[in-house]
Amino acid sequence: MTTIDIPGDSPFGLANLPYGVFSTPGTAPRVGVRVTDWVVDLAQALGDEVFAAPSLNPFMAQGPRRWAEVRERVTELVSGRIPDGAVHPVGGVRMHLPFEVGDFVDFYASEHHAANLGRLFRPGSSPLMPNWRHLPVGYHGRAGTVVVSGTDVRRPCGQLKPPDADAPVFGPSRRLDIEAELGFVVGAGSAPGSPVRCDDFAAHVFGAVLVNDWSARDIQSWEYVPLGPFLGKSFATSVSAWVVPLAALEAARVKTPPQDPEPLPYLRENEPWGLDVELSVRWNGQEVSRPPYREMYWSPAQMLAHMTVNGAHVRTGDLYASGTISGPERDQRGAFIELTWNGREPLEVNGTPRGFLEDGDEVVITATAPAPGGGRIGFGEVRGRVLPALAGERD
Ligand SMILES: O=C(O)/C=C/C(=O)CC(=O)CC(=O)O
Ligand SMILES: [Ca+2]
Ligand SMILES: [Mg+2]
Repeated sequence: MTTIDIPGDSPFGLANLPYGVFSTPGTAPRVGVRVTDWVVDLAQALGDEVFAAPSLNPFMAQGPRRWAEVRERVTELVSGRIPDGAVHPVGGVRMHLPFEVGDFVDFYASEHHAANLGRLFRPGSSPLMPNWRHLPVGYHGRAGTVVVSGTDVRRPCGQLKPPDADAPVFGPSRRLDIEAELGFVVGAGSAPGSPVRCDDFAAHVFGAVLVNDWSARDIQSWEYVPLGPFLGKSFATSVSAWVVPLAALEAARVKTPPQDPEPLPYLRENEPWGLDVELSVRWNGQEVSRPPYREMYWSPAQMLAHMTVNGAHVRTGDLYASGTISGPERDQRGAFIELTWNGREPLEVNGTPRGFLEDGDEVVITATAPAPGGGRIGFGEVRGRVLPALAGERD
């Protein structure tokens, strides 16, 4: 039997207990919970087959009562004596995509980001579209290209049209960017045809992950009219390996900034679901931004209500992301296109002026949130390195 020493100020202490899918050399992926710098094998420690699955989906499908029950059992388990062999150092395991991604939706819920992108993509027109304060704007992304933190991302190729050129050319993106976001993972699905109310958010959403929605701005700016993002964003979306349960975010709940005009009734929430999560973006090791989630105009409960208001149901494993998180300050912007104003105002990264991502660059996004009774919980990280475009496609 083993005991884990859990300091009160650990970002992975009893207030957090995030779930992930891990394997050790020669064994199959299974569900674990992270406690300080250890991973506890839940299939082995709790003797429950649902945790022997290579994804969180079977457990998430069991619903909120069961999530609460397991959280209590896990709290008892990791506070006491744990069977040897069920405890692995976090540095000695391989992490896998924690859930099988159903549908993937990406929102656009930061007013500061939406206004900045409006200025950059549509100079001369109003920064926000007329619908923006009335509904959480979003689009359906590509679930199959969601990858776990640590997966390399290949520079995409596609049609690029410089603003002054008459016709597009084909080649590797020269404006490869990141988007720092939070993602919400649906655990319990909803019934076809019946919208989810804002106040039922916690009955459906299991937890949150960090998201890097890699974006090729030159592909995007040429292709997006009028149907929205397509190949400029579908090549890869990275998520963190640990899913922070919604129950661990209780102390992070805040009201969203004031919403004016007042949203339609189906978008009104009685319980606040804004979240005081602080992100950090590192580019080749240097922190370049600290995006504040509490500045997001629309809450994740409003996003879920909007996404289902037409009767479209959600299913276990569906992922919806907040959209890029940008605050009002320059060093709070969650994408390089904003931080460098489309490359025109380069950032000093380790002494070199940089606009967009170069081959070999690595981006790491981390985040913390307040824990009940003080201290902070951690989200772990979402990390990715840029690989060069495929040789045959290079110009
Ligand atoms: O304003 C546009 O045309 C495009 C905006 C984006 O690229 C943002 C997007 O994908 C959603 C988000 O992450 O906020
Ligand atoms: Ca995005
Ligand atoms: Mg993407």
